[in-house]
Amino acid sequence: MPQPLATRAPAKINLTLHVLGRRADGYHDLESLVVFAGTGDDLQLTPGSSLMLEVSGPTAPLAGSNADNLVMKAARLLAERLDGLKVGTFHLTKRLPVAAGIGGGSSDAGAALRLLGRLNGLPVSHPALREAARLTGADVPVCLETRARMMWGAGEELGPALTLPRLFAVLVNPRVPVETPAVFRALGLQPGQGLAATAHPAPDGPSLDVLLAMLEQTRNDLELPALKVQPLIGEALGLLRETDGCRLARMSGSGATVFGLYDDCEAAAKAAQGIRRLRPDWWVKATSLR
Ligand SMILES: C[C@@](CO)(OP(=O)(O)O)[C@H](O)COP(=O)(O)OP(=O)(O)OC[C@H]1O[C@@H](n2ccc(N)nc2=O)[C@H](O)[C@@H]1O
Ligand SMILES: Nc1ncnc2c1ncn2[C@@H]1O[C@H](COP(=O)(O)OP(=O)(O)O)[C@@H](O)[C@H]1O
Repeated sequence: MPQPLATRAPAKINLTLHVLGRRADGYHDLESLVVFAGTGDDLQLTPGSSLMLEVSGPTAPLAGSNADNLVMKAARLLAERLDGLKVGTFHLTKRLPVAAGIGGGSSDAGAALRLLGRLNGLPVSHPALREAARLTGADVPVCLETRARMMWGAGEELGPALTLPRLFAVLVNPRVPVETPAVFRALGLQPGQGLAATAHPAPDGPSLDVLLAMLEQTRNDLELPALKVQPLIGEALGLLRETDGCRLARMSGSGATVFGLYDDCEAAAKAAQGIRRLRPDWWVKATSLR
């Protein structure tokens, strides 16, 4: 029996998300500082003659059919580009909330491409991996390598990997799915129309205080439209802001997951405990980001 290859598919967090404009193709040009969490899904690949997927874990029932899973989409797109690609059976352990603004499906797809790359001796910089990532979804290229970086366009332009201080965070999701297209629709931009976005510098090697000061000058432009689509996001942000030591509370991606940032892991753990007590049915995770 061949040994499985394994990798983590961490949650993606948009520390900033500026919408620069709506393009003629319906997508929106973004500017976003993306980081990755300690918490995530897990993906294994057991080499074999055909491409298959098994999904288990607490949020598996929410992730849709196996045929439509982004793991399979990414793998099929790669196989179409490389004759004789070695494949196998993926096993996805799904823990992240689905349709949650933390790119669970995109991170799973990025993980699938990493594992296929490893099995076939291809680096993540290989053009076929990059192309398969881009065609799988806007957030997949940034999830190919789970390093902090700036992302532009609809996710196809990436900056170099950034060194950031380890951030102690609490992620809160009210366990209500929020569909990304609905939030972009609620933003209501016409083709060619943009928002007055202040381009922000790529922070490389800042202290926590410098990074937080920079984050305070930035926004998530999808927060207001997402609040219209799902008002529980406002409640989640309010709960985070009331916790002791919360330095910044903001939504990630198109929501509904919101994050709070703290000085240390004790403050984050205590905040998570308090929110869990108030909302026992919500998904609440103390984690680190980098
Ligand atoms: C908003 C972001 C920010 O990181 O995160 P999530 O909320 O999904 O986590 C991403 O851009 C989401 O990326 P992803 O979820 O891969 O999007 P896709 O499946 O490619 O696109 C879904 C739909 O969202 C809209 N869309 C997506 C990305 C973008 N830059 N502009 C858009 O207008 C389009 O209506 C598109 O049809
Ligand atoms: N591996 C996967 N995990 C989660 N959702 C998936 C996956 N593959 C496909 N999907 C579909 O993708 C949609 C977006 O899910 P997800 O990636 O969790 O969103 P978000 O980027 O907003 O967190 C869901 O509606 C789901 O049906």
